[in-house]
Amino acid sequence: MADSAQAQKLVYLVTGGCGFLGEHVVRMLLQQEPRLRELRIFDLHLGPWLEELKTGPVQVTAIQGDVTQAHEVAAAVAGAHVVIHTAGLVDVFGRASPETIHEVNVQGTKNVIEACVQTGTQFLVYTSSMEVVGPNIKGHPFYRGNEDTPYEAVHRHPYPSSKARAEQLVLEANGRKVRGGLPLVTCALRPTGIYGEGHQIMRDIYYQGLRLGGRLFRAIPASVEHGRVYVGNVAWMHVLVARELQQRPALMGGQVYFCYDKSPYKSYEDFNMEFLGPCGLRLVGTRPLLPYWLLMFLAALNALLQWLLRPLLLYAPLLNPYTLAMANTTFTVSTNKAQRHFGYEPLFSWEESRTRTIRWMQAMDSSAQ
Ligand SMILES: NC(=O)C1=CN([C@@H]2O[C@H](COP(=O)(O)OP(=O)(O)OC[C@H]3O[C@@H](n4cnc5c(N)ncnc54)[C@H](O)[C@@H]3O)[C@@H](O)[C@H]2O)C=CC1
Ligand SMILES: C[C@@H](CO)CCC[C@@H](C)[C@H]1CC[C@H]2[C@@H]3[C@H](O)CC4=CC(=O)CC[C@]4(C)[C@H]3CC[C@]12C
Repeated sequence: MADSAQAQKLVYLVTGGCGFLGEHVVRMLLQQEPRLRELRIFDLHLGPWLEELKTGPVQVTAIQGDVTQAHEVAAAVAGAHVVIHTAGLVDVFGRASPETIHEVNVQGTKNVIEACVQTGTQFLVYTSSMEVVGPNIKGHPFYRGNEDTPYEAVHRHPYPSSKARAEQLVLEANGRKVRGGLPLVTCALRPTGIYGEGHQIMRDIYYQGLRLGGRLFRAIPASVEHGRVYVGNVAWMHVLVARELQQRPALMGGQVYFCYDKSPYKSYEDFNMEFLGPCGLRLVGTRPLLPYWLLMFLAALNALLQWLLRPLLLYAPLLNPYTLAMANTTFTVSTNKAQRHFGYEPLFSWEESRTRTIRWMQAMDSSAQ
């Protein structure tokens, strides 16, 4: 008893802990981090599910706050040993303005870094994105690349630009002296497209398919590979990297790691069908039903409509020139850097990741009926 009380001494803070990924990180920490004494969950919107966590042995502290407010971030960070910064505005559909995306993703990250420095928190893990690398605006393929693969990373869209700038700030902060004189140790994880329980876009595509009579129409050639990674494995990587950063600061500080697992390389649509198929949806066509120029035209039309309708309503469909380019450009990762640096192995096999995601979708389906 005395041993376990002694071992439970660390305070972790997860920003964005009520988001899709954040919730999995929170639950994974509670399951897999025995040294945890207190877990702080900081989010703009707190979920009701947090209540059930408060009855366990770890003190769970829910903090409603905004990363763009430096004083709120500093108050939440004070006394934490480790910060996992997943909060972010994930918007490639034009819902938020570029200024708001920058404010949350870049200024919010600056506030987290400064809070660590001012309050003496030594370890910071940042959830970056594959998008800091690409696909770039020229549509160059990134085929099974790793962290060292040369690639012309050029961004124009506010989301990848903001993630790239925030990642750069986090990596540059590695080695800064925090209050008390110790060096800040930082690193960044770059998930590819995350899937799994709670994935809003998968939910949207599923309901779109239901509205179309159980069918989806192929728009992207099956040969275009899009990197995907299971949310449970991304969460596990966060837990492991946070733990090992404390043991191997010289090796891991200032490093970036792609998030990967054994999910198969497929096109965005074919991959989704791994889950949508067992839920009764069908992907029509072995080739795209519309020529690419027509899809481009429709995507541009959506962008125009969004702009025209903005004073009246928010029109933000899945298809726009940016999302079309994303889905239509090969971007896949093949690396073992996380395994070499901190012993990462996926916690969930592909079969288990698939089963869990299907089970979640089927439960969603029956609760909708
Ligand atoms: N979903 C994906 O496929 C990928 C996501 N990522 C990154 O992972 C992180 C988490 O993304 P998701 O879980 O998918 O998104 P999400 O939207 O489900 O979660 C983000 C969380 O951040 C919170 N948040 C937003 N603005 C905030 C603010 N001003 N102050 C405090 N909290 C705020 C939201 O309330 C939400 O709970 C993000 O940083 C994102 O850029 C990276 C690669 C892929
Ligand atoms: C053209 C449509 C025909 O079916 C399909 C449109 C799909 C898009 C909505 C998605 C294709 C690729 C996705 C992005 C990708 O997985 C990488 C991402 C990383 C992030 O950090 C955030 C999410 C996202 C931008 C993801 C968003 C949805 C797509 C653009």
